[in-house]
Amino acid sequence: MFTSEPVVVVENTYVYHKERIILSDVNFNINRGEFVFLIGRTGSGKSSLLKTLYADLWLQQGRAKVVGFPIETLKASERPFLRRKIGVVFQDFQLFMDRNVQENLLWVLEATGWKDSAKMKARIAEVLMQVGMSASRDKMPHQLSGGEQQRVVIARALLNEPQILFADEPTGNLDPEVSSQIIKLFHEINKAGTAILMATHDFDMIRKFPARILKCENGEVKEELGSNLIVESSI
Ligand SMILES: Nc1ncnc2c1ncn2[C@@H]1O[C@H](COP(=O)(O)OP(=O)(O)OP(=O)(O)O)[C@@H](O)[C@H]1O
Repeated sequence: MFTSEPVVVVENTYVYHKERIILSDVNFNINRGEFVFLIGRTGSGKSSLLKTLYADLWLQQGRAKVVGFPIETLKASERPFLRRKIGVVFQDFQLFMDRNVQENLLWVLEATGWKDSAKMKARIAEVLMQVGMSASRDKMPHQLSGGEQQRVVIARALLNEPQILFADEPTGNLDPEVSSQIIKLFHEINKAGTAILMATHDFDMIRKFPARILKCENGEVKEELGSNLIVESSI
């Protein structure tokens, strides 16, 4: 069924670590197919906000709806259903180092309820093709460069056709040229219809691939105008 409901709705949300408030009264929506950068100084709360949205940090106050799931009332037992509709990509690649690429991806499919082995292999082939890694299906992670490992992680995040990808500094460990290729890949994924919320410090990337920007600053999240960025490179 077609619906124009945003993929993320955040209303009067407070982001906490235990009793400590990290971000106050956060309000924003992300529409289907939108690309949004999340910027802010180290410690400003970017990761904490993302974690709250993918239900890794408890949403104690306020409301957030992510791909239709109300996060403030989501039970631990319901988390897997949310996680099947979203993808998460971190800075450190977090692949199983003792399994090859296909086995890494199979693990996710099995954990998310896929049963048919032929369908699983076909889906893995599709996502590896999408990220340009078809030839590496049988390689071990240590045989891949950092950029290639990150492509596999992105492929893994795409397996269940998420409506949104949450990416936390996905180019943080990569050199500038490889970072550019990875951001390009995120843009291709976005053009194919997946919304993206990406925390980054990488202002070169933001200049090269302009998009909407949310900024964490002084315990708040605000919309940022791209033209203000030039003076912000010290972040
Ligand atoms: N597990 C935790 N327990 C308690 N406090 C935490 C925890 N993780 C982060 N914090 C605190 O929350 C605040 C926000 O941290 P967060 O990691 O969200 O910021 P960030 O903007 O993502 O920073 P960076 O750019 O360095 O990744 C910081 O003051 C940090 O010390």
